[in-house]
Amino acid sequence: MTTQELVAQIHKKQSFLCIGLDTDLEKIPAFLLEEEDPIFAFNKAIIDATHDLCVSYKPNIAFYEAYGVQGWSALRKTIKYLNKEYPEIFTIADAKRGDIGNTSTRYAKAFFEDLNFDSITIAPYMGRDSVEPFLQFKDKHTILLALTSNQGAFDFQIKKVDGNELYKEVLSVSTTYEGAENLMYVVGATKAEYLKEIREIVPESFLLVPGVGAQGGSLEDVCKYGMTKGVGLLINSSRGIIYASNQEDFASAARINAKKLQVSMEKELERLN
Ligand SMILES: O=c1ccn([C@@H]2O[C@H](COP(=O)(O)O)[C@@H](O)[C@H]2O)c(=O)[nH]1
Repeated sequence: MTTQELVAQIHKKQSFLCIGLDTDLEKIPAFLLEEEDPIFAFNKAIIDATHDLCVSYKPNIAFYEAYGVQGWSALRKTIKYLNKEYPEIFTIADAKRGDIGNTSTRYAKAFFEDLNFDSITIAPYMGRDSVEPFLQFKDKHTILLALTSNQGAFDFQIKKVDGNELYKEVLSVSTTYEGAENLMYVVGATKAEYLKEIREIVPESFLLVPGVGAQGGSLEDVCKYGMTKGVGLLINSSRGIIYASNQEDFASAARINAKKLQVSMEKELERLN
């Protein structure tokens, strides 16, 4: 999917919501455990109930790998279902990969070609040759961890290197990578106050912003400092939506929470007019 197609979907749906599919067998409704594939059954119900309120889904790969072959099979079914039934949806593999070049190429093939995700999250720590293999795929997007939502972000990411915070180095150096037009960045909603400076380095880039909902980040603050004329934001909520209820009404409860975020996003988008 091209960035232009993503932006068109955002305006059409009046939403820049990304729903995280962090599907945990210990949290989904107990009655679903009787299904042949409970993970896929849960994902399908959530997707069918919310697809018109969001522009993106983000399965976090850890939640699938944790269940071995069965988990990977559920992931494959989920992405195939999204691509077939809702091809307008921007899909994100939250995999946080990155390795020496030839290994990164294999990761890129796994997620972009075999699974056909539109994008993948990548850790920048190993540098240029670990990221550039992902950037060579046409209309696929590489979402580099810049300033993450967790407390541990303060261990390294804001430390100064050559007088500049490490996350700023990640942002500015990565813009020189071959294929940099395919880059997006992760910035945590809990770090909204950093967005003004981030926008000085990457004024137009799309940011994937997790941390609204369960982690307490503010949608309004993120929009105030991070929104661009081209929107430039995908705001993720996982637990706050998918675990709104663990009863029979889990999908409609998820819809209610997704709708609340979509309505707030519609208001934010009005400011662009
Ligand atoms: O900085 C980051 C990067 C990734 N994540 C991931 O996003 C979701 C957030 O889930 P919530 O339930 O909405 O808190 C989850 O998959 C994280 O691994 C992040 O939170 N922060």
